Amino acid sequence: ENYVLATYRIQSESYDFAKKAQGIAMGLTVGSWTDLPLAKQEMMQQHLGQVADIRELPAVYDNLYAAEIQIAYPVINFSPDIPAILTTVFGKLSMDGKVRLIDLQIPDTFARQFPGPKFGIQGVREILGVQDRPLLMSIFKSGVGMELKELADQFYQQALGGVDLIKDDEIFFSETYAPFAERVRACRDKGLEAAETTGQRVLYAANLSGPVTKMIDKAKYAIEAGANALLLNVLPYGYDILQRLAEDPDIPVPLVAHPALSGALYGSADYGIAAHIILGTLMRMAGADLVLYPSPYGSVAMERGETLKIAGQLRSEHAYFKQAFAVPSAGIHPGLVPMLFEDLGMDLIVNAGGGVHGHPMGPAAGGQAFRQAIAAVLAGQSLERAAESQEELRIALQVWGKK
Ligand SMILES: CCCC(=O)/C(O)=C/OP(=O)(O)O
Ligand SMILES: [Mg+2]
Repeated sequence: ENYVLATYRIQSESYDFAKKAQGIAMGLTVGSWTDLPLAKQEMMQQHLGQVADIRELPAVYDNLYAAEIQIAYPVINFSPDIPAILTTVFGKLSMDGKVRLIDLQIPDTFARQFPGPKFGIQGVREILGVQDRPLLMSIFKSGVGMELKELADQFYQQALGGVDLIKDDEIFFSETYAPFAERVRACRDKGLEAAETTGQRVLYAANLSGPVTKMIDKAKYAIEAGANALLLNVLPYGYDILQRLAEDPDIPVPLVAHPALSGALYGSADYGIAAHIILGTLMRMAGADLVLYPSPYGSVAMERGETLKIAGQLRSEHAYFKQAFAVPSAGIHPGLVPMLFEDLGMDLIVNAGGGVHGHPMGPAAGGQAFRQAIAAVLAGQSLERAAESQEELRIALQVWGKK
């Protein structure tokens, strides 16, 4: 209970993994041990890393050996923030050859110092008043360089399609044509206007950009302008600002975490950090309410088993943390809804940009096609059968097919 457990897969020309493990346990905690005076050793014992387990693996090839090594790091070595954890368990070690962090277990006694999702699945559902179906989110497309009026019109068209949330694209930074607060205000108004037709609330996750030192104030300023959700590129800005936004009682809106840059960390089998840690464990702990990640079926596909581990980390029962929404994304179209639902069930958020805006009848029809697909799956009806009487879905299946 008093240790963070980190498991690494290490490949080395040296067969002596016991020595390697001991070196990590000591080197990333108290540094050296034998030359400490006895009195000092007794005091330092509580800070000393321990080798928890070593499991040798089949050699990768002649004289390249492999093993899984688990190290226990005393939580008293950390301040209650993710930079401290990452720097300790995979700071210097990340530069030490073929080492990959494949699992990270945070004890509840330490986890309780982190915010976790402020709203979580149930809280977001309560804001939207939607309990009986998966949610639908759409993404602004080609918003960069767009004038404010054009953006507001695109928001309105997406909202008319029956989406529950609309997010900025993660690459939307330029505030030249559509300054943050003005964009938030204009989209809020369009959301209310669309609600007169759809009868639905819609959340707008505007992209919260830097500088990091001003993001808390910028978030509060956006909320005064009517922001009811925020999008954050967590890895470029850092888990710590996500945690501070989630902890701040004056930022009472759901936080949507984008996975931008995460592929640089999880992409290699021999290096980096497993995706379920980056996009699951740490995102939930730091306070994301929704976490986007590459779906197994889309355009930047991730191995299905890993996507299910991400969802597992986000939604598992936890002593302190609410569940966060798992949002498989990229290349999502209505034909994928049955498989996404099979993977994630009711607490799925279907999230699409091109799959909405690329609909031949326009983005509103794109949203309707997704709603029709979701309704069909909930009714146990095939998409083809549902498409017989629903034009928007029929055309969507013609364009993108069904996997
Ligand atoms: C995994 C992130 C997905 C994303 O940022 C995005 O913009 C997806 O757009 P579409 O692939 O749905 O057009
Ligand atoms: Mg995007």
